[in-house]
Amino acid sequence: MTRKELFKNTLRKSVHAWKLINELPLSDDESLMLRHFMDQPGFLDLHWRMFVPAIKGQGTEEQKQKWLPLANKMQIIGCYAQTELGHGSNVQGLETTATFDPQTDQFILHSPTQTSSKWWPGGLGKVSTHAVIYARLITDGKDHGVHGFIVQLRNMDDHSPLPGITIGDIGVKFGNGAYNSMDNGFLMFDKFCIPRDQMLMRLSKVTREGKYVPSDVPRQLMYGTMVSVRQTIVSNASIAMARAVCIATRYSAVRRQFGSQNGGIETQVIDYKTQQNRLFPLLASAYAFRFVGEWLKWLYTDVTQRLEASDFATLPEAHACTAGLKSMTTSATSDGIEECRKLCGGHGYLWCSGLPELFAVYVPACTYEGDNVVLQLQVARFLMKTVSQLGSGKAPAGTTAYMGRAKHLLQCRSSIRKAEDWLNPAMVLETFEARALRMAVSCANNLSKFENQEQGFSELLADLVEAAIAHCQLIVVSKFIVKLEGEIKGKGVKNQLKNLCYIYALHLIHKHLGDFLSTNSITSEQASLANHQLRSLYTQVRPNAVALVDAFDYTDHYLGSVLGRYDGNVYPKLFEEALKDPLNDTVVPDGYHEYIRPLIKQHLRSARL
Ligand SMILES: CC/C=C\C/C=C\C/C=C\C/C=C\C=C\C(=O)SCCNC(=O)CCNC(=O)[C@H](O)C(C)(C)COP(=O)(O)OP(=O)(O)OC[C@H]1O[C@@H](n2cnc3c(N)ncnc32)[C@H](O)[C@@H]1OP(=O)(O)O
Ligand SMILES: Cc1cc2nc3c(=O)[nH]c(=O)nc-3n(C[C@H](O)[C@H](O)[C@H](O)COP(=O)(O)OP(=O)(O)OC[C@H]3O[C@@H](n4cnc5c(N)ncnc54)[C@H](O)[C@@H]3O)c2cc1C
Repeated sequence: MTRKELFKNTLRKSVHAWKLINELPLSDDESLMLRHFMDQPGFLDLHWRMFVPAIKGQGTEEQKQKWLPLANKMQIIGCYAQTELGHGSNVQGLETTATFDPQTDQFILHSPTQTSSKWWPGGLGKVSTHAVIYARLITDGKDHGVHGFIVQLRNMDDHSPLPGITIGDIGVKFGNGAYNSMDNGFLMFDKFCIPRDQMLMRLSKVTREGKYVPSDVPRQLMYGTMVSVRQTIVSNASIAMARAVCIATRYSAVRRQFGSQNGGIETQVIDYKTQQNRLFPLLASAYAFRFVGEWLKWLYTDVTQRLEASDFATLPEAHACTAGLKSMTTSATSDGIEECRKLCGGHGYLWCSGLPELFAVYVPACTYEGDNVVLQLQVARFLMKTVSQLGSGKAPAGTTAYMGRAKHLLQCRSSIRKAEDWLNPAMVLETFEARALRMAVSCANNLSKFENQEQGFSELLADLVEAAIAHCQLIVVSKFIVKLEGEIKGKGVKNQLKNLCYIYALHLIHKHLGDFLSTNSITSEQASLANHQLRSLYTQVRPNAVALVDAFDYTDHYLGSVLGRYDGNVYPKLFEEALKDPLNDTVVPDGYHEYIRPLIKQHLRSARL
């Protein structure tokens, strides 16, 4: 399809999804899932995932009563317009202004520079009638920083942009992926006025007289929508990784290459240890991210309930965990989808394998909702603060509780003596805790050598990111172990998930061996024992690998992959897909007579001469 056809088709699907949601007797969860799964990526996704939550989280009761009924019935369609051409990561650097005019009791929205143009918001370019806009609030000449405003963008009768608004689509994005069905847009204001009551005023407000009343709660609650989406992105990472691994595992069981004895059947590529070494850690990651995503949803729900009671104690932990796990899981999943493509050889590069599309749609997850490095630096900031408070009498809690055992973890030596010891959850956990703590403390010690802490932080950015990743990987390993010790029913299932848990942990030790050795968390002998155990675990998982991906229960339609078909009938279907290609409509291609024939004829003529 052309871009316009793709876009219009997405509108059709989105409206169809909305019709189903309204007609079917669905639970709230089912309708939420339908919205997300039938519309990724599409404007519905962001209306429900960002525009509505922003109003819920930052609007007053009156504002919620006015705007949510319209949004819930989709009588207005909204987007989340924060990022600008010149600033995305640095929210406090946004340039759009909202200047209060006490004469008219209005805010004047303006884009003072080209870099202040809103740029990237999904749904902004062509669909949304409204937006939550983030702009610098200015009253009486004073800049109070970035605040949220609900703004109507288009005429509700003919959908034309309102006077003072220039709006459009930012153009084609990466690959030929479905993200090109999304109208990520640009928007400029030219002294565009909105009523004062359209500033989202739950956190801070402006009185009729133009007095700014700052928030009596942490200003970062304004970032709440991003935190909520980051939490969902972790579970999405598990789904995306599972899709890619399902395709690659099923195809690896179907594909045979080399290894035939005396003209017999060739070897399934899934039996090659290199294929297992690349594939099974990704299979384990799909399960690991699912379990940590379940825990993160609990953490986010818990912090949301606490915030409603003005209890901000776990807000820093929630921010660090959502930021760090979003960053870590999306990076791993993007790399994992690409690895699954390569695991499928040449056929993985075909569009009908489903992997190029999955990669094209998924990889922006490393950037949207926060660039992954920027988010890990938030985790690093949180860890440095925690380390600085060790010994202050304030015991670290939650995911940093292990830091409270710093005295032990800084000097302990791993007691791993044989390969089977790597199947001991306590030993594995202590190894990851020691590595994470020692990396964080090493950063803190190096930071303390700088007089200017900000300068020191800037100098140590790369080390700080690695320490943050180590902390996040510890969280994922620990939540996998907790999951195994808790809710898993059925001995057989539990044994298989145990194998995957240790594959996940031991592959990380192998991948980040430099960390573990340089922090003396393990010895090179213990690392060799871990590798030995890893190979043994691959052998144990191999007979159940296909069953473990079938367990994701994805339909062929959802997978969209000839290689990942449930029936394994790959080769005939590859031909079937190939013959559908328009190039095969004629045996002699368009262009033969204009270009190929003259070339050949000229060659023949010169050959005769
Ligand atoms: C279609 C695909 C289908 C499925 C996939 C699933 C979902 C798709 C969803 C989205 C994709 C489509 C749309 C995408 C939308 C977007 O991208 S929206 C825009 C996202 N933008 C960002 O994430 C910006 C990232 N930057 C920031 O968050 C901030 O600028 C910052 C980096 C955190 C810095 O902020 P600031 O300068 O204000 O703060 P600091 O000075 O660094 O820190 C001050 C203290 O505040 C604490 N803090 C910071 N942020 C938060 C927070 N969110 N919550 C709580 N606390 C916070 C920070 O820890 C400091 O605390 P202190 O150390 O104690 O002082
Ligand atoms: C598909 C897609 C959909 C999006 N949808 C929306 C939307 O609906 N609404 C919306 O508001 N936004 C949206 N965005 C914008 C997105 O949120 C931003 O692109 C994202 O926050 C990254 O910001 P940036 O583009 O400014 O990156 P930059 O910050 O410019 O990143 C560029 C490089 O600089 C590095 N960097 C930046 N700051 C630092 C630092 N302090 N220390 C070290 N390194 C640093 C980064 O790590 C990165 O390597 C979308 C983006 C994409 C790709």
